[in-house]
Amino acid sequence: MMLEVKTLAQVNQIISDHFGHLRASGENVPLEAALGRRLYQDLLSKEFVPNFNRSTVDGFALISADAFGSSESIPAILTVVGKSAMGEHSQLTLRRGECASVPTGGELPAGADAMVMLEHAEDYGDGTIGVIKPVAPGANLIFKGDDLKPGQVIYQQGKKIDVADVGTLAALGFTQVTVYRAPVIGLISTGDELVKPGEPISTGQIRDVNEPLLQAALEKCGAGAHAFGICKDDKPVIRERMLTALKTCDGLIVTGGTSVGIQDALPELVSELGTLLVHGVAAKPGKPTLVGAIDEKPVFGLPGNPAAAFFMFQVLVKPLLETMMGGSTGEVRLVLPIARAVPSNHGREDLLPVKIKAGQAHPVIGKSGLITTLANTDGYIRIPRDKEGLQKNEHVEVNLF
Ligand SMILES: Nc1nc2c(c(=O)[nH]1)N[C@H]1C(S)=C(S)[C@@H](COP(=O)(O)OP(=O)(O)OC[C@H]3O[C@@H](n4cnc5c(N)ncnc54)[C@H](O)[C@@H]3O)O[C@H]1N2
Ligand code: MOO
Repeated sequence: MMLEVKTLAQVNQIISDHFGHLRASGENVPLEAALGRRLYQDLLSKEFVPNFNRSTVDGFALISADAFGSSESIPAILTVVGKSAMGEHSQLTLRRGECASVPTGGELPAGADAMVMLEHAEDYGDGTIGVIKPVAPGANLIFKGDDLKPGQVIYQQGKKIDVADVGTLAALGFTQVTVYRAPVIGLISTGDELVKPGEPISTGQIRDVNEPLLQAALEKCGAGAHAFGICKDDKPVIRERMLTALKTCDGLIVTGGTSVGIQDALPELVSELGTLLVHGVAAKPGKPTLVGAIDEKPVFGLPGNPAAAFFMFQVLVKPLLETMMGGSTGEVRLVLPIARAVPSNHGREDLLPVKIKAGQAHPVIGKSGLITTLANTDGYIRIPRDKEGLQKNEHVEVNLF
């Protein structure tokens, strides 16, 4: 069987055409568990913020018209009729010629429309003060609802909750929020040579890297992982395991067995159980990757090589998961000069891990089977298939892992 190779852009399009409509359902989570989750719906303010007219300075509340034209030589004399205490609702109502002492954060009494700072008032010690500088209406205060009014959109649907947002939501009285449920992706590692990490290993065997690697990658992008363990290269066994996983999971990633060798049962299995949409991508690493649909759920067959599986996860699986969770790809890109020339002229898009050091992207070149290639890297660059490599100091976009 020959691979019918498609470009990464074509594969992304096929994935989007088939699965782009899938959305996870919503669930309520306590604010403490909301970090990194995406909002299921627009979040609206329930109240006025602030919920009272609040002073931003220590000083006196007054009616600004009373201090019009005041100066050091002709202060405006006002009678102090009371004070506002922090955290208490002011019962005062000012009339012309009156003022009240208000601390920073205290409530402005009714009737007042501005604050004059302590520095611009002289206390005569007889219950009156002299204002030595005029104030504009609204000076030194935040009006009720200046920040937010009830019904106003605070965050839009799909917004990813970051650290500062948790603070904002706490300030607004939210103790729980509705977020997209994390789609759960099943993981199956196939290969007769695989051993669970922690178990004794003989010559010819290798530890299963892909399960923990992809589990971490799924968690990092906010999705859930359900590991179904290692499967021998045995078609009926893999078939059973896939069907079991698809009963409870929203999608499936199977690694290994994607190539065209006698052991590589996955393409046939996907065709039998559903539809094989893609088998072969013009990317290095990642060539034998496959994408299929079983019961309308996305199924990815990623190459056994951990680095290839990881890169294909980044460029194909992650964008779909982001869409399912109501967002767009949150990939953070940095534009940096490349530290040395990189050859690339094999007709496949190159995905190259890089280490960022001293403002430069240092390419880390290794065979796709070597997981240590990825150790200590910060992200990856993409070299288009029609580009003949990169010249030293050429600017590249680094996608952070
Ligand atoms: N005749 C051809 N042979 C190969 C082609 C091809 O186009 N024609 N493509 C090569 C490329 S590129 C890759 S990538 C591999 C992918 O093969 P499979 O997806 O079938 O993967 P395996 O053969 O099962 O494994 C490849 C390699 O990775 C190791 N591996 C597998 N699973 C794991 C795991 N869970 N943890 C750690 N390492 C794993 C496995 O031992 C092999 O060394 O096919 C080429 N061949
Ligand atoms: O493309 Mo394979 O994925 O070279 O390792």
